Amino acid sequence: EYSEKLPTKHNRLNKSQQLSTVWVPDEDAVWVSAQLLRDYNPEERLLCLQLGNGLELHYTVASLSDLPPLGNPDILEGENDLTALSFLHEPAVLHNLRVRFLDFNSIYTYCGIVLVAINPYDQLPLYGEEVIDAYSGQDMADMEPHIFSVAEEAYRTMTREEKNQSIIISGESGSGKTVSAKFTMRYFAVVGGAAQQTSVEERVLASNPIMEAIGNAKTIRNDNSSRFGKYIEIGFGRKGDIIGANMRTYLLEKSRVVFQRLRVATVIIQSWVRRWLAQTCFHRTLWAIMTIQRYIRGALARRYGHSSNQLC
Ligand SMILES: Nc1ncnc2c1ncn2[C@@H]1O[C@H](COP(=O)(O)OP(=O)(O)OP(=O)(O)O)[C@@H](O)[C@H]1O
Repeated sequence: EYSEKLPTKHNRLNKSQQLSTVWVPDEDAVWVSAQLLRDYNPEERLLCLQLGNGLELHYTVASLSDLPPLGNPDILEGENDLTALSFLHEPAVLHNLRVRFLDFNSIYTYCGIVLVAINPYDQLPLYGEEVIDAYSGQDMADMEPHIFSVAEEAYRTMTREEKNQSIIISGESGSGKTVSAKFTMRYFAVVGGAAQQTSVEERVLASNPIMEAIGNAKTIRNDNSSRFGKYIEIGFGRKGDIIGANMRTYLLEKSRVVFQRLRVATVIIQSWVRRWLAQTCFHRTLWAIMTIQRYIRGALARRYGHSSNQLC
């Protein structure tokens, strides 16, 4: 539906009439492209547009902020780096990612040094050893966007400058963060390893299923959703081989905790018991002994008919 609404290469206007394209909000498609039928005149404040389906749209522009975002030239369609676009705004970003995903079968796009990834929910032939070999030693700018190019950049900078590097993977639940982190670790294991993976590298990769068995759960958004954020530190030796790794948990968001109330209640009770035992143990014991004494006295008095004081 959306494709039909997109203007087919200036089919409605002849070459001499070609003007800029703009993006207008649409209830179904979020944004649709439209062509300016004539230049916008700030004095008239009237915008005349033609949508891809031939419909003409004329509306009065109340203020400059009402003007729709401008479309990018066709030549920039499907650019592999969003920063190369002439106009960078929401519709431009969404359109470019869409074109790359549908027309170029590419799930990755750069935005400067940031890599934008779209979850394909499909097994793509993008992560084999031959792809790792192709990215190994290459400059990020010379290669098509890929999670391996980010990993390679970090690896090369670390080995060249001998400085720690960080890769931050963020996104909404189910967007593919855990999978991206695993591909990154696999990349390091292959480029940093010898001909075959050493046991340390194997163990680092093998820790993933164990961590997921403990820390993941099924949610409505993701069958294998991480219940906490992970800070994974990978140690490299002088030769660039993996020598160890450790993982710290963080970001225990409220939304990711399943039994929050139960947990809070347990923690409160535990702290009460601990306080009771640690701080007031002596007084409580004394109080318990005196109470027991009082009961015994009462029982004896009832049995033998003496006052409790006499018995005492
Ligand atoms: N690059 C990819 N190729 C193929 N499938 C993918 C890819 N990335 C993600 N997926 C699929 O999407 C699912 C969800 O991905 P993942 O668990 O990495 O999401 P997440 O961002 O870590 O989510 P959460 O924040 O809930 O833990 C995966 O189980 C996998 O099936």
